[in-house]
Amino acid sequence: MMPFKELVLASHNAGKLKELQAMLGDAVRVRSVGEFSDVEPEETGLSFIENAILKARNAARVSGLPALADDSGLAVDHLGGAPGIYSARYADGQGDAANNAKLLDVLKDVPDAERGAQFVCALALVRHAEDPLPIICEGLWHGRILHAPRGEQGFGYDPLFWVPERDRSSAELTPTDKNQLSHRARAMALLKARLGI
Ligand SMILES: O=c1nc[nH]c2c1ncn2[C@H]1C[C@H](O)[C@@H](COP(=O)(O)OP(=O)(O)OP(=O)(O)O)O1
Ligand SMILES: [Mg+2]
Repeated sequence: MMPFKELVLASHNAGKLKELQAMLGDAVRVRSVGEFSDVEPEETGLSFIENAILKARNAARVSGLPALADDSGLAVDHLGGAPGIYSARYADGQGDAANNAKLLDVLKDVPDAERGAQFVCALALVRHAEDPLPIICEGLWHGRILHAPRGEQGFGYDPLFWVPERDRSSAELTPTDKNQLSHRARAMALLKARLGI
């Protein structure tokens, strides 16, 4: 049973918000933290989990509502898991296009066999800002980094992420398909099971 009627999504990323909303469906009334504050908390954690908790607590504090945060990123095998928790800041805050250009450049001489990568998602749900027992769910999505961008859907690193089970890039998947396969979808399935929704 859903323990509350309303939930704030602790993300300022439009792409993520859309996906999370679609996955939650009408199980709960969803607000976005942007309705309450434009200030993004600094992501000072050393793990996806710590950053997700920190963002969830911040959103619960500014909204007075239970909050769900997503901290996610791309971990590239050849780079020892980088950019990882620093994925959004990979090109020093210049945005998705610059992040993607930097990744392609760093991997330009790396052969296909060594281009394995996974998207990682940690979801954190807190009932209130000081919740001593956040619910944490994780999801991974294995793929490979392309040599050039493909596709227009999605956001972030999607155009560079090859999805072997579909023979397409993540940015070539329909939103419905991505929302059934992705790291975020896997974490959300666990969260829904945990909440009984
Ligand atoms: O499905 C995805 N498809 C493509 N790229 C993705 C995906 N999921 C995460 N990513 C990338 C985007 C960003 O470079 C980083 C997340 O960084 P992250 O700090 O969690 O999110 P964010 O700063 O964009 O928004 P916010 O912190 O307000 O939720 O990983
Ligand atoms: Mg962020």
